[in-house]
Amino acid sequence: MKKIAIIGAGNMGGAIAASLVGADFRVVCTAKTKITIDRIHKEIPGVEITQSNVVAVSDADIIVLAVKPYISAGVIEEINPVIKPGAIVLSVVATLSLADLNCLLHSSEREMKIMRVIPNTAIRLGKSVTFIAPDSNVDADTLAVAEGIFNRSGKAFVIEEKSMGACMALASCGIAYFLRFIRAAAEGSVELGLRPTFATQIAALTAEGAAALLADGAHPEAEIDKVTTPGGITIKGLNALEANGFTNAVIEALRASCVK
Ligand SMILES: NC(=O)C1=CN([C@@H]2O[C@H](COP(=O)(O)OP(=O)(O)OC[C@H]3O[C@@H](n4cnc5c(N)ncnc54)[C@H](O)[C@@H]3O)[C@@H](O)[C@H]2O)C=CC1
Ligand SMILES: O=C(O)[C@@H]1CCC=N1
Repeated sequence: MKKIAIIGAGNMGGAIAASLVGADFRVVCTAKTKITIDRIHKEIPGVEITQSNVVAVSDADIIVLAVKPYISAGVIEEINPVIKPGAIVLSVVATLSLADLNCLLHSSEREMKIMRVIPNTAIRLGKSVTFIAPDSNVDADTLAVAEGIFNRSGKAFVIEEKSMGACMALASCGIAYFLRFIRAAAEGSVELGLRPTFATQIAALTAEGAAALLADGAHPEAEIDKVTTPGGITIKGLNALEANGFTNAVIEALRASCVK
């Protein structure tokens, strides 16, 4: 059975570990505090735990690096000597490029299969959109292993690294944008007299319905036309949104979040 070491079993790493319950892997998780370690052990059946990154990575076939960006270089330095030749390294760290990873891992000295993997927080519910950008030496079978892992917690897309900034803005940061829209819609509804919890629930269900209308590949504007009665009330709201810069604000948000 292949051993997968999850270094930093927090929000992302913990969700990845949970998605692997029942899969054909031996899963070993690390975290900084004993409290997190004990919680993982309690909440995720079958997962092994240790506070030692070195112990977790020794003999691991797959290493998932899921610590915060500002400690990632130090953690890589710590685990690098025990990464076995040929291991698959999946980095969830948003800020590290493949070039950074190759440099930090000294990959020229030992064969390694490195991929950047960027999920979003819906991974906790098995509804992540996850992007995988493989390094140039990653073969189809190895890529399929990564796809298999991340298709367990949502939908995985293989992309070129040059698209990662845009994809991460759209789907990882995008979770926050969509939630902010839902909150804004709820606030408007509260002003119109609805209760906050009811308004939030209805806004979320409406967002779900809108997304479902696009499932067959429909164009958003075609579905918008079906709602928008000539001389009716929807067009008044849409025009008010645009008068206040809605489309432009969303485009600017994506530009701001996109790491080049
Ligand atoms: N939050 C998001 O939407 C996304 C986050 N990411 C990336 O995921 C990574 C992890 O983020 P989160 O899961 O949100 O952070 P988190 O803080 O929830 O998890 C990090 C974990 O690392 C552990 N840790 C701290 N120091 C450690 C050490 N020296 N050795 C081993 N473990 C250690 C902590 O105990 C914690 O459990 C980050 O690099 C971030 O860039 C990527 C895509 C989206
Ligand atoms: O805000 C961030 O930097 C991370 C990366 C993508 C989502 N959260």
